[in-house]
Amino acid sequence: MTPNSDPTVQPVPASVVQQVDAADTTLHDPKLAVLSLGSNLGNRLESLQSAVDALADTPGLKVKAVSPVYETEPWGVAPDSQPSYFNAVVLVKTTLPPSSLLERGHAIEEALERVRDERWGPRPIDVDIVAYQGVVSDDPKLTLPHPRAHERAFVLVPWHDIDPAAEVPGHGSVHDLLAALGTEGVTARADLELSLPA
Ligand SMILES: Nc1ncnc2c1ncn2[C@@H]1O[C@H](COP(=O)(O)OP(=O)(O)OP(=O)(O)O)[C@@H](O)[C@H]1O
Ligand SMILES: Nc1nc2c(c(=O)[nH]1)N=C(CO)CN2
Repeated sequence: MTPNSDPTVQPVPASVVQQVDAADTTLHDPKLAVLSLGSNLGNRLESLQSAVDALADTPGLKVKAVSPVYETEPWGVAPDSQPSYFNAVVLVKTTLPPSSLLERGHAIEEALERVRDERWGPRPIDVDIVAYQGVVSDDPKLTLPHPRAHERAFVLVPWHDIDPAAEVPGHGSVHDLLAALGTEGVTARADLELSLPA
């Protein structure tokens, strides 16, 4: 059949072709994202592992590396007002756009019964998007890189372990940020380990 010989077949508008092509590129061009996991309620190690497993179960996402586990003093709240956290950082390759990755993070938090009430309050699991490739955005719904990641040793220490050459877009290398910030309040829990699902 010659092109357009069937009168019921309408040409696809150029704008639609462009959108489909753009989506297709995303599918073939996974992006590197960095996620921070934190827990200071309940079984903290189990919660972190459940979050890693749920991420690994996400279509369009592959977990590339999981950091060691750190026990960390609660940041941003009065000393001794909350239990200590377990923190870890996960590197993923994903075809999900940033907004879908955030939604997935929220779904994981909800599945692990996180109640959102107090700012920086205790939680069984917190999933933050630390960075998404080199994307910079000041959208309050999803600020990239995470607006406080560069000042949080509990993020930078485990991130540096799994990607020593990492950069926080707009803030410099994780290595230099850590050298300036120090690692006080961040203690390796070498007795604990998160497994990277096969
Ligand atoms: N990079 C990001 N990662 C996760 N959430 C973000 C990010 N940027 C903006 N947000 C928004 O922040 C809102 C509050 O997030 P959340 O409850 O995890 O904050 P928090 O963990 O208490 O504090 P913090 O953001 O300082 O870690 C989310 O609903 C989300 O829309
Ligand atoms: N040590 C530590 N402190 C925090 C953490 C966290 O994951 N670890 N998360 C917070 C809100 O995201 C606030 N304070």
